[in-house]
Amino acid sequence: MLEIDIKKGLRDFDLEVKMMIKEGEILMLVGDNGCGKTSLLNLVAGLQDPDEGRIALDGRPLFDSGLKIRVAPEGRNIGYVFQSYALFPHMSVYDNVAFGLRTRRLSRRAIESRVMEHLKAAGLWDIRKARAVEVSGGQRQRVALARALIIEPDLLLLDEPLSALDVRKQAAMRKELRERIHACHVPSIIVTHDLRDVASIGDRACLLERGRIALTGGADEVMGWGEGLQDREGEPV
Ligand SMILES: Nc1ncnc2c1ncn2[C@@H]1O[C@H](COP(=O)(O)OP(=O)(O)OP(=O)(O)O)[C@@H](O)[C@H]1O
Repeated sequence: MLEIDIKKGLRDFDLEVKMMIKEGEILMLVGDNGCGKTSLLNLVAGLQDPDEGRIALDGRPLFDSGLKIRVAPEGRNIGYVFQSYALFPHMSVYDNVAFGLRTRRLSRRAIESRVMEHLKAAGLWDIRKARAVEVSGGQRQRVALARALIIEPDLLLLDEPLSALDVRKQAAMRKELRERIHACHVPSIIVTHDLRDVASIGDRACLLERGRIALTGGADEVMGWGEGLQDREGEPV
């Protein structure tokens, strides 16, 4: 269970969020450009700190301003798929996926066997020697997901994981993404701008507006949220 109860001053408004995400639950986070979605993921990951509040995973505080606890990002065991994936472009697919394990105390053999298992599960084995910069958008997305999953994370954060894919690939990946994330059985937050992602991947959804949760409900209820889901340019989030 992930518990978030934090406040963070951003440039134009305060991010003030209180939410809980159960083990195995996929929460879809939607909202206008600049409403604070990526900032929230970064706070949970420990890449930024809240001004005050508490973030706890399975009862263990990752951040607690009252108790002055702050677990460093490396100590949080979080799988994070960054917006645009942030792969190491000149490293091979294999080395990108292995990266998260190399900082852990595992034998070379254990690393090799775990990387092989994840590359095969993600359909990346045949392109393991290609550099990340040389592979397609869909393959990059799989590399990013494999890199996040290989550490056996306690929590998953995915920032617009399908946005770099063309529409046909997105449709194919939604089901796979949901299945692979559910198999981890950890709390997950997925940021998206696409309502089709919400209904087909998520269990629950939250609409963030200028740093606050404006609506929350089942992923299948989002289409009924109507007006709240139009951004200032009139594009659906
Ligand atoms: N470290 C920071 N300190 C202060 N303000 C910040 C910081 N990081 C981001 N912001 C501001 O917070 C606001 C929210 O940005 P954020 O990237 O979290 O939004 P977003 O909802 O992810 O947007 P998008 O959908 O465009 O990716 C922006 O106005 C941004 O300028």
